[in-house]
Amino acid sequence: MPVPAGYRLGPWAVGTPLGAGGFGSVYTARREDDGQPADAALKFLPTGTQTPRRLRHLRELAEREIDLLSRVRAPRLIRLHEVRTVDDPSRPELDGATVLVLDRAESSLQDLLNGSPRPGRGPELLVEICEGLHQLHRAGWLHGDLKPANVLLMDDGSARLADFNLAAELEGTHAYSPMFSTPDYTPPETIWGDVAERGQRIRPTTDIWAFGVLAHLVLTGTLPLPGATPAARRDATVRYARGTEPLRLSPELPPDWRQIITDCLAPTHQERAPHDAASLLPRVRAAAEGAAAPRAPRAARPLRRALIALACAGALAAAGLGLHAASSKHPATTGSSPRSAPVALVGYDRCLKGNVCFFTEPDGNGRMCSWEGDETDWLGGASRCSWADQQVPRSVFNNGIGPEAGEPRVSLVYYAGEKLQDRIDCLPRDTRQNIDLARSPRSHVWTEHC
Ligand SMILES: Nc1ncnc2c1ncn2[C@@H]1O[C@H](COP(=O)(O)OP(=O)(O)OP(=O)(O)O)[C@@H](O)[C@H]1O
Repeated sequence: MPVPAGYRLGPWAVGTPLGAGGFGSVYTARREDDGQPADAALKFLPTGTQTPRRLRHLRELAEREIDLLSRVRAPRLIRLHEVRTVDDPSRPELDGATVLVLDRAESSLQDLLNGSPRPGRGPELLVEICEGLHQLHRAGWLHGDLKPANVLLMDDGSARLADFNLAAELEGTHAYSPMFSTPDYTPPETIWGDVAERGQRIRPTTDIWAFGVLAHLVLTGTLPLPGATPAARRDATVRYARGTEPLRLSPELPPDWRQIITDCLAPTHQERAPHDAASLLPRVRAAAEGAAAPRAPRAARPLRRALIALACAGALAAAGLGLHAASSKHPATTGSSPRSAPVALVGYDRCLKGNVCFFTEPDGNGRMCSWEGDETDWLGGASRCSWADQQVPRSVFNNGIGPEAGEPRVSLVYYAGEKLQDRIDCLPRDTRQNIDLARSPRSHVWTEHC
């Protein structure tokens, strides 16, 4: 969103660009009225210039950030001073934009990593980031998009968390975040997450996973799950979540940091849950000081892995099968401090490679149930569809893999009754279509030909 230098917004005169992300553009600004001169950063969110559908999304993202920053003030969170709306019909590209007037930072952790993959102050910064996370979680909010570009460095070098477009307020154990995520920082259960009508369900452990990825990157210059591309890294996450590949953290990590990162990257929410920001903070502080870290809280008794694998990774698994195998040698991402932007997980795109997905709304919208394998009882079988007894699917996507990945069964037959009774239809591979059914299917099977 280009804003010309010198552009006036109330008392603020826009200066030079500071950065841009998936949603907003940020500029330096100086207060030029009779009051005290001051510097700030103006974050422009284009809430006036998009199609109605995009507008609704952008407004929601802007409201999340404003809501959080107006209600939660904490030392390790960037501070919001005021919110303005551009009222300037002579500049249609800017008219209607929402502008957040924020404390101005010097740079971001991403900038620091770009210059030096392992910043000397890494451990100290991780303490401050963990403090920020603790302050946020204690206030009842989740960040939802923790990554180096969203950690700002102030002029005294200290870190503050920023960019709360995907932040969400906890409601009990969950919060609802828009359907965006930054793949390298997304835990397995969120990639494969339960999508409710109000968005993606996330929990504090979502941020804890992201903190583990970020800590590994800051301390070693590499991402913890190897792969040269985001797709290969997602493949590695899938194999790790399935339990078919161990977590191979960089051998450079000192033991206390290794344990902290291992706990943050526990493959399931249940195993990660004991390691909340409050319990991590003293351990991170001790590790940063080089002292023996306090003992980790006892891990939740691992739930039966097979069940978790089904719920969490079973459907994820196929994502990997269609993707090229990642090298298992660790430093595949050396030198990369990739600038990752959130990717919208919407519509049919939510259906992972290798799965068949049914949706409660047309065009791949609404709630989704997906399977990698056959299921002879959607309501009572090993991998159930939680909504099939109340809702009828309105669209379907056969995103199966094929012979090139060793799978001859590429078409999907689905049935009105359990145990493959009353055939409804057969879908060739790569078919995505709206469907009009009187009641929900109850079973399906993969087959070689329709
Ligand atoms: N208060 C600030 N002071 C200085 N620079 C900032 C400030 N806020 C943001 N920036 C810079 O602008 C970039 C984009 O800002 P931000 O991440 O808030 O935008 P976004 O569109 O929401 O990004 P994303 O794609 O990560 O969601 C940041 O990575 C940072 O470099």
